[in-house]
Amino acid sequence: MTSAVIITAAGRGLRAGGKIPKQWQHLGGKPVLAHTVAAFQTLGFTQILVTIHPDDTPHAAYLGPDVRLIIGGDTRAKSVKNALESIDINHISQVFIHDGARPFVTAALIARLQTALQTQPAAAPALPVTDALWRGENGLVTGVAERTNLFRAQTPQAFHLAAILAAHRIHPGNAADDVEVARAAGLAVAIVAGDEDNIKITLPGDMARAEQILQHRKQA
Ligand SMILES: Nc1ccn([C@@H]2O[C@H](COP(=O)(O)OP(=O)(O)OP(=O)(O)O)[C@@H](O)[C@H]2O)c(=O)n1
Ligand SMILES: C[C@](O)(CO)[C@H](O)COP(=O)(O)O
Repeated sequence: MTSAVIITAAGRGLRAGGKIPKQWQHLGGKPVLAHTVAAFQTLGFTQILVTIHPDDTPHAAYLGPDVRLIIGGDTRAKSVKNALESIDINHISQVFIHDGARPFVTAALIARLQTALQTQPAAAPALPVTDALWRGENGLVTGVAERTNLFRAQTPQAFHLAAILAAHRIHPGNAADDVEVARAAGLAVAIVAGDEDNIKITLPGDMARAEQILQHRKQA
């Protein structure tokens, strides 16, 4: 079975801030996105598509010649759809869709997803919510929320290519992720165990956390 990976990197990283979007900021001497791409190359992926913003093409040299650059859209869902439409469905049967801003994907996580895809059309990693959940307003706790059956979603999210392509083609618009698109089309999505280190750089402090994870991995 041949797999492709779509790495989404066309966002502007507004919450993380900085002079350039977070995926191009340096982590351990090279851009975050270069780590993400290298991780999939190390795992044996040869069909790698990266969605980028038109303003970011000068940065793309960091990614090397073996990735296909796809111009993204103004939402994550549009970026993913642009990439899906460019995959040759006659040669690829599975697709992994991953945030460029998550540089620490592991072989074990990919293996869990591949196992789940043997019996389901879609699979995605998540971590159960273990902390108590509160509602709050104006700095005060105003209530509690039930944590049972709640999960923190991660990527890569993995799909049978024909199924997720069809789901994107009929989806009305914005979606937080591809699991939302898949479920809107009626696809069953298996949950596999996520990884605490598989963080998404989202807020300014996340880059420091990523540097710590990188150092820890180098020492392991
Ligand atoms: N139009 C978009 C928006 C997002 N992404 C990518 O999807 C991933 C997850 O999105 P998020 O963390 O929300 O990134 P941004 O949209 O860049 O962040 P922000 O909302 O803070 O601006 C990122 O790697 C981002 O580059 C994309 O390819 N195309
Ligand atoms: C795709 C995603 O990373 C799954 O956790 C997430 O939905 C990205 O968007 P967010 O706006 O940071 O939730």
